[in-house]
Amino acid sequence: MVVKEYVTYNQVHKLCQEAAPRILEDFQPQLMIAIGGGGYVPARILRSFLKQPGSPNIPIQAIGLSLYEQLPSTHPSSSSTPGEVEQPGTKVTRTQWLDLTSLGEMENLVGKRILIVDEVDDTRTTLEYAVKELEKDVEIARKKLGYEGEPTKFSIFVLHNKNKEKKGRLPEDMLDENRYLAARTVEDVWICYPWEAADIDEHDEMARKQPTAGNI
Ligand SMILES: O=P(O)(O)OC[C@H]1O[C@H](OP(=O)(O)OP(=O)(O)O)[C@H](O)[C@@H]1O
Repeated sequence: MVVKEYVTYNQVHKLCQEAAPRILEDFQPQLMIAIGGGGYVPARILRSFLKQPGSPNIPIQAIGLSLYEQLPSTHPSSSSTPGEVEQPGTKVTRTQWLDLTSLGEMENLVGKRILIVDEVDDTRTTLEYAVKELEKDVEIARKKLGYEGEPTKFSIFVLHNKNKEKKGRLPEDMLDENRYLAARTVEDVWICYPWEAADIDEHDEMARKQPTAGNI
């Protein structure tokens, strides 16, 4: 049986708050790239905690990557119901990407410290894809611009990292330089995030009742 852990909005907020000082100190991000949909809410919360007096907000760019797509059902009894555990997909689909044709937009990435934000690092397939593809595109932009200054540095923030064998790999230098931060490392449980809830009161109630009380 799959163990479900319910996480509340309050908890997501606190995980971002708790991680912010370390992100500021270690990564000093100039830009965030949120991996949608799960990375959007954490990125927005984090932005407020990363805001420094006298400096503007850190911009958030969005990319959409999807791994756990539910195939359209052919059988009525197997149709998707809210809260149903989805089956992991095997391939990453881009649903949204940076505008590579806009040199201005790409110029904003070249030579910057960029924080990639997602809610969960499960098999790591999505993060591997995101880092590889972003590095590739930034390198193309760097060449186009003839930029030879500071290298672009990607770091990662996730709310939860699942302690399991990973299918995806992150660059060695990223791990060596500790440019990866998970607010929590958890067992291989199914995490129910509040934005997926059909009934948020019921969701919060489930979180309250579980032994971890939404504190994973
Ligand atoms: O580590 P992995 O095994 O790659 O899984 C993690 C990814 O899976 C989920 O995305 P999903 O495809 O469900 O899309 P969503 O964020 O829009 O729900 C989640 O938001 C991560 O991006």
